[in-house]
Amino acid sequence: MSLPQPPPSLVDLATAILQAATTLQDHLATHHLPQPDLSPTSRHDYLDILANPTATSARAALIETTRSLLHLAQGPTDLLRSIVLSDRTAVAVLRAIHALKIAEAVPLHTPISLDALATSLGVHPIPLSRMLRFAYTLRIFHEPDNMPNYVAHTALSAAIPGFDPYIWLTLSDTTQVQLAAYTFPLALRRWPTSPMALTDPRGRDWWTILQEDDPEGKGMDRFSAAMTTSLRGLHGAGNAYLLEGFDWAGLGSGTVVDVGGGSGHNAVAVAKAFPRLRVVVQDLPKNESLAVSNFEASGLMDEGWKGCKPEFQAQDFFSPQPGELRPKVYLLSRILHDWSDEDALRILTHLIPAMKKHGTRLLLVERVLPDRCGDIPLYQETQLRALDLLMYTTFGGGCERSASQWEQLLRRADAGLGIMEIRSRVGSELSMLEAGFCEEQGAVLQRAVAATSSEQPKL
Ligand SMILES: C[S@@+](CC[C@H](N)C(=O)[O-])C[C@H]1O[C@@H](n2cnc3c(N)ncnc32)[C@H](O)[C@@H]1O
Repeated sequence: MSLPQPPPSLVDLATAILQAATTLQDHLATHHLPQPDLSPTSRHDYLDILANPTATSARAALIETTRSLLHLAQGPTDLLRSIVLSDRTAVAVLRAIHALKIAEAVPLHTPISLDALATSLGVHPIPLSRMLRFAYTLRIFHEPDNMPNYVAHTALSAAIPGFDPYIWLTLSDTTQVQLAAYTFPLALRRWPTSPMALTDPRGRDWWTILQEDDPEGKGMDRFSAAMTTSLRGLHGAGNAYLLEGFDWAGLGSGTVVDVGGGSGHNAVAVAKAFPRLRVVVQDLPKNESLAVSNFEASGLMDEGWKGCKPEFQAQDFFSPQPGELRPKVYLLSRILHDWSDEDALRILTHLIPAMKKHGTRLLLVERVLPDRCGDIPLYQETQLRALDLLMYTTFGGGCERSASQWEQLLRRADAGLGIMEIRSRVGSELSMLEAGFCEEQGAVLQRAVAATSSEQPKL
């Protein structure tokens, strides 16, 4: 019988940190990849190690163990103080830096005086200086040596403009995401699925608020840009995770319907890589111009393009699907997580007739929550759970789901519908869930799901 292990000590954790840091640093050196530093031209991400499981795991261990060490070194009281004081202030200051476009106003390579910066922004220099002094403690900008009252970029501040659309989505007034998060206590008492009405006196859903409240009427375009930014941060430019995660070539010249395809970035990637496929983006009419301009910008509408041209079809996914499409695949990328189980079932209901008739596969690009605590590093789970709560507070009751919850949702949509495979790339937050009406393969996956799940499903 094995004895319970004592919890890791400070030195155990520091030793593990050293090991993980050495593995990661050696990998970067061996592959002639840049080492991280705090300068504005330093790496902004680790996308260049995604393909290497050893380096990716070492980085995950480094982050996880460092968090554990910090936890022990700070102790509960200091940690709570950080959360309510400095972490909260950090969000407020980042929001102000974003709203005032401070990162764009500071030259990338040359320090700027505080006075010149304040003048260019049209703000008062003294509170600006106080706010930046707080930001410096987070390594967002810094005061260069021997240059008092000058501001210069760091790696973190230099990364802000590239991340702008996602900061807008999560922190701006228009989107109400921040506001919604503060409704938790009341929401938990009153709303099992959707507290959105708490923040909006007119009871509008988030998509309506997004479009109606944007001062320039470009909420949807901004949202689509935020989606692209968040994906790029996870996977880099291009949609390799999507192209490699499914046998698109096996569909021959069939039709792929990208349900809620938004700006069409997934459709463009698939159509370019597999020119024989007919790719149809379905979304609300307000997305048409954005999707079509992306089709045009990608060159797929040019005379010289010999493959199929992608198409846009205005289609509400809560309405029956047009019968003439006869799709081989319904692609739903980051759609169902926006919706409660009941709404997700309504969406699925409209796909099932064609799936039964034409053997259409359902391809979900979604996050898969761990069924058990500890299945993935806690820092990764923190991100996923934050998104899950964002779905609850913002998207009218949406939620991230675990593998067993996905399986149950599909079974509720139709007893014969099941997940056939879940493919995840190392280091990726998103998985590809392939589903269909194939009993035999469905049974295979049910076993796989059962093997990783001990949690009671919520349905
Ligand atoms: C989270 S985005 C995902 C976009 C895209 N599939 C992706 O992965 O980037 C959700 C999409 O659902 C669309 N949508 C929302 N309600 C819809 C409805 N009732 N019918 C069709 N599309 C809808 C939105 O316009 C948006 O493009």
